[in-house]
Amino acid sequence: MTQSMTAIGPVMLIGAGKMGMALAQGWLKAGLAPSNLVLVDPKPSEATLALAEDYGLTLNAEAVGMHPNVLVIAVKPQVVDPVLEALRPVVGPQTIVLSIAAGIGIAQLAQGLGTDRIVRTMPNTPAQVGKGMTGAVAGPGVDDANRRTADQLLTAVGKVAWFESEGDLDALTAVSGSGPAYVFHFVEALAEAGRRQGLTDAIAMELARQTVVGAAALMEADRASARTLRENVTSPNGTTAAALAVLMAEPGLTDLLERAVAAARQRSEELGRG
Ligand SMILES: NC(=O)C1=CN([C@@H]2O[C@H](COP(=O)(O)OP(=O)(O)OC[C@H]3O[C@@H](n4cnc5c(N)ncnc54)[C@H](O)[C@@H]3O)[C@@H](O)[C@H]2O)C=CC1
Ligand SMILES: O=C(O)[C@@H]1CCC=N1
Repeated sequence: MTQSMTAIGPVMLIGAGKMGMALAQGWLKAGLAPSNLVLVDPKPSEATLALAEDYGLTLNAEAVGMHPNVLVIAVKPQVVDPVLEALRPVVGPQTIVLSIAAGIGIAQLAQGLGTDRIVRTMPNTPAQVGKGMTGAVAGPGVDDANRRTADQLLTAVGKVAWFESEGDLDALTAVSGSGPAYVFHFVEALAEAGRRQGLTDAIAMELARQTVVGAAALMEADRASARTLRENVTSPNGTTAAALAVLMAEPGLTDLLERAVAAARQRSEELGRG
């Protein structure tokens, strides 16, 4: 992994916020040379300043005139247009653009930056620890070598699924892009349920948190289906069966998630319309 990351060359990250930082940290852990990573953010957080300090990264260098091999667009969708306009001079003939902005289509990115070499992606925050799930669609100007470079960066921080259609990316955004938040909310809800059974705040949160950490690790170690893993916990007529009868009664968790995911997809499509 280390060798292939060094071959990528200069990467310029525009927007070192929560997701930009997750990627930057993931890439550095995966072996991207700190000298090959430039961060651009007008309002760097404490965490961004600390990362730049720890690794000796270039932060807010005069961007114009630099032609990075990879230009990563990681600002909020609402500010993408002026950012693209300002970045036009930064794009060189070899520059591959990798955007993570939710809902922003390849055509809009290409028009703003004046290049067709665009890869639209949707990662998620577990990328920070190398366990990301990213969806990607390559624009018309992306050749095989560009695609391999994008794939290298994305696989350095987790799994990658390539799609032909940008519509699939809106669906993926709603499932895995936003998905970690659903899981964290599940932990909050399970802890609250524990508190309502009389457990202290600290213990309830510890139990809920470690249950999700443990279940995720088990799912990773054991390739059995989620259904089989669920059934392994569920003794006939036991406690789990009693709880699942509540969660799976219609309308149950599946229906709730269907509505949540549909709302997220709709929002992703709206963000693309500006
Ligand atoms: N947070 C997440 O889980 C995920 C976010 N995304 C996408 O990543 C993008 C960033 O989202 P977050 O990191 O959550 O937001 P954020 O608000 O944490 O980060 C955005 C960063 O952009 C910076 N910024 C604003 N104007 C800028 C400019 N002109 N030049 C450079 N930097 C500028 C801000 O100072 C901020 O640090 C969004 O487009 C979002 O759709 C994609 C996948 C997952
Ligand atoms: O909430 C958002 O819009 C971004 C995209 C996926 C996760 N966070």
